[in-house]
Amino acid sequence: MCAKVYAYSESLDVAKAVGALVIKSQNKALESGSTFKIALSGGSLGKVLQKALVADKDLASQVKWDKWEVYFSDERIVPFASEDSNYGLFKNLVLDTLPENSPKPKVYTIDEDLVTGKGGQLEGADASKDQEIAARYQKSLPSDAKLDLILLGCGPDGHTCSLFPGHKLLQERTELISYISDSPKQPPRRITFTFPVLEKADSIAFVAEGAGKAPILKEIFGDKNSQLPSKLVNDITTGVAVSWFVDHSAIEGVEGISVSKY
Ligand SMILES: O=C(O)[C@H](O)[C@@H](O)[C@H](O)[C@H](O)COP(=O)(O)O
Repeated sequence: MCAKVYAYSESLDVAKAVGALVIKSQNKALESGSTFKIALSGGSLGKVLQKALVADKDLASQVKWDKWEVYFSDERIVPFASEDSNYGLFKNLVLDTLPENSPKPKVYTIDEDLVTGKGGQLEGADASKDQEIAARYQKSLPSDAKLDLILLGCGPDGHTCSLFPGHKLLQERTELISYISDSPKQPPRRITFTFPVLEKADSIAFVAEGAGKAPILKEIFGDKNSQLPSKLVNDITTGVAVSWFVDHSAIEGVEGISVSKY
């Protein structure tokens, strides 16, 4: 299946389109089930979600937060108060900005007690602990590991989740959640969805903005032999609907795409 690309000149319009996708996906999930299972990433996605699901009153009024189950497609092994925490980002930018009387989603985080030691201090690298953090997070996934929607970013190196170019985790087929101790991007200790989870999702959407993304998007969309993690997500053949929400500067000079509006 070919990835769809939705492009806009303004960042606000990118956010609104992502919001519209989220609502559509939520409503589809709630037609056949009682919950909407969504996975989030870190990076600039937090601000996009804030603009779409909190600040935009029309979209915000359609969010059924009490039906949401929120997961993280990757998480850094840091305390929640750290600026590197993807949960912390979502909490600060979205959860804490919801009106007081708003229902709240159920959010599945890593076990912070395993991250920090006495006094809440971050403990040193400990692979057995990181494995335990990943294993516990895996247990919190839905029993069929099927997410309705996974929202992803794409790093300037083409990484997505905490799946980095050339890393052995790209080949992981047994674990649904793996730990990584040698992330080339700081911080080094993380957990991440693996391809088996991505392949089961109903829908995956990337959000990529800014001229800094153009070189890597040229490779992802222009080089059919590219093995970049984000390109491998585009190539998933299990029937997942993959889409990209971008601004015009991110796709400047990118060939081989047909652009539309969501
Ligand atoms: O841990 C990470 O590296 C981030 O969570 C990562 O997956 C992010 O989504 C991309 O790096 C894109 O980040 P931006 O959207 O900020 O460019």
